[in-house]
Amino acid sequence: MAGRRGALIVLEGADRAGKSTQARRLVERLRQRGHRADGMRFPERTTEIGKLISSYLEKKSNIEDHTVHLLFSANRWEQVPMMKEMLRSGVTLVVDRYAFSGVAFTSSKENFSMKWCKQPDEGLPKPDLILFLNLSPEAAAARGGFGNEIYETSDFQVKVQKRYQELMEDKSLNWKLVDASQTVDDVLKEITGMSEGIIEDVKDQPIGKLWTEE
Ligand SMILES: Nc1ncnc2c1ncn2[C@@H]1O[C@H](COP(=O)(O)OP(=O)(O)OP(=O)(O)O)[C@@H](O)[C@H]1O
Ligand SMILES: Cc1cn([C@H]2C[C@H](O)[C@@H](COP(=O)(O)O)O2)c(=O)[nH]c1=O
Repeated sequence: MAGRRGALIVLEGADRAGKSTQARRLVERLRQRGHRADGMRFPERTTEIGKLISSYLEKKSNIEDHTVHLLFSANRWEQVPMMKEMLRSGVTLVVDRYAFSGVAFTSSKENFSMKWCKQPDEGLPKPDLILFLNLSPEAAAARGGFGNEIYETSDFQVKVQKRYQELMEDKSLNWKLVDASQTVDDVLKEITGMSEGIIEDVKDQPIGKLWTEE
């Protein structure tokens, strides 16, 4: 019989909700508790595609809206072989943003349907757990650093939040809503419990495919 696989855990939410803080701390906590765990983030800005995306986000270059959406997706696909290898070898992956960011952000632009936005990410490894860090746009704007990158305006973040609400209606995915206005330690405690539960639940299951009929 094949060995146990790791879980794919994704953190999502609007900008400044605390995803990176929690992703880092969740990996540390899981390791302290004896799990094999590693972190990833999207966009992965170090690859050639990631550098183009980063330059766009930092407002240093202008990329056409459809094109940048497809670049974000390609930036995920280029990591898929490594993700599958790690999951199959028993490592739990904690991922800071995934395809849901792609859909929520691009579909907040004029003339982009959610259906179109999902298509390039169909078939990606399906997350076992999606932790949605829920924070109001006002509270997010009050946190450090807001306003430096292209999507960091309150008006746009309000639209993004609405798109996430629509995405969370998909009951074929395991969304968990987390109150991100709690202290860093309280959020961590809550998501560690959920993560340990899912690691146990999926250890003998195959890796699923996102947004496909299975
Ligand atoms: N629970 C919390 N309470 C108060 N401040 C927090 C909390 N979590 C994170 N912060 C602070 O909020 C800011 C944004 O945190 P972080 O970078 O983790 O968010 P993020 O969701 O990854 O943001 P982005 O998507 O914009 O990169 C940081 O200054 C961080 O220290
Ligand atoms: C994965 C992904 C991200 N985005 C947006 C969301 C954020 O505004 C930035 C990334 O910022 P971070 O500080 O590195 O989290 O990019 C997007 O529009 N599409 C995507 O697929």
